Amino acid sequence: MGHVTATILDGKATRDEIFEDLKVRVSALKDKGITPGLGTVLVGDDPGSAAYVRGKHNDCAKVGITSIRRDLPADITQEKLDATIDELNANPDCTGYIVQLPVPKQLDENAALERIDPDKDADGLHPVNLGRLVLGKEAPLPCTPRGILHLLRRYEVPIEGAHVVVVGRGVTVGRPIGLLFTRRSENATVTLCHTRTRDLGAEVRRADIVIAAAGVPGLVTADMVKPGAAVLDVGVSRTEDGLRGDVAADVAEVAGFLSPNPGGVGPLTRAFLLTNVVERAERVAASLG
Ligand SMILES: Nc1nc2c(c(=O)[nH]1)N[C@@H](CN(C=O)c1ccc(C(=O)N[C@@H](CCC(=O)O)C(=O)O)cc1)CN2
Repeated sequence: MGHVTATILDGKATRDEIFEDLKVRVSALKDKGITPGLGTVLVGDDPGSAAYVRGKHNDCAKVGITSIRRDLPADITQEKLDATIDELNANPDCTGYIVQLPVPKQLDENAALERIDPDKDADGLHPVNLGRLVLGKEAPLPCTPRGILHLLRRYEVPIEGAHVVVVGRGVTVGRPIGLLFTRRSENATVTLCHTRTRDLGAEVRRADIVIAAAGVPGLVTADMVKPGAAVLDVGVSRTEDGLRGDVAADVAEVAGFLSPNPGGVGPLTRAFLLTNVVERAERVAASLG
């Protein structure tokens, strides 16, 4: 690789700062008799999903949040998945929970997300919460988009008036991130691109901030990046050569800021999942007076 110009956006260091804050807040909740609990529903044995869920529970142990795991076989029926969701909706120890995505093909992912009690939706992906976000009302924010914004602010990357190009239209990143960037508190302008965008290079070249979340290894190359732009590599693909992000290595020679992958946005996805759980526990504590 040639000369690296980019400032590296360090997701692990930023995550550690968030964890320090969460430890204090969880301790204060426990003093009030409330222990936050994170639930996860994992269907099947995909090694990537299993690793993410394991990581989430390791994080819980670090900050003092109770772990509630529901691991289900890959061939489960929708009825069985629904029953697990209903159980977590009713479980008083579970402050918030997630259904790890993707779920096996025989299951209806959207139906599962819709069945989650919106108050316990730790991912911020329930249609009610996404709708609240559209309306500018208070809602748990989707974890990866929240992590992206936090990382940009932490490194003082200008967002106000920036042109943001998002590559990828998935439910966890591409679709919701535009809602956050275009809020009146951010005032960015967003272009949402995807695998059928006619001239991806031309779109990305106009960006001050690039969010690469298509899950296509090396999709964003140096020739597509405006010198000095911030490039956040969010896509993950498991290839024969190991984990690959969406951003080619030579982008570091052109970009002004670069979030690596691994070690960039991923750790913040996990940190904001716990933050969403702690915030719900704090709302419950406040309602109890
Ligand atoms: N219900 C959800 N499912 C999925 C989400 C989500 O936000 N909610 N996002 C992704 C997976 N994901 C969280 O679940 C996730 C992805 C990556 C990381 C992470 O920390 N990555 C590390 C590298 C880890 C590794 O070596 O494998 C990094 O980037 O440094 C955390 C969470 C899809 N599903």
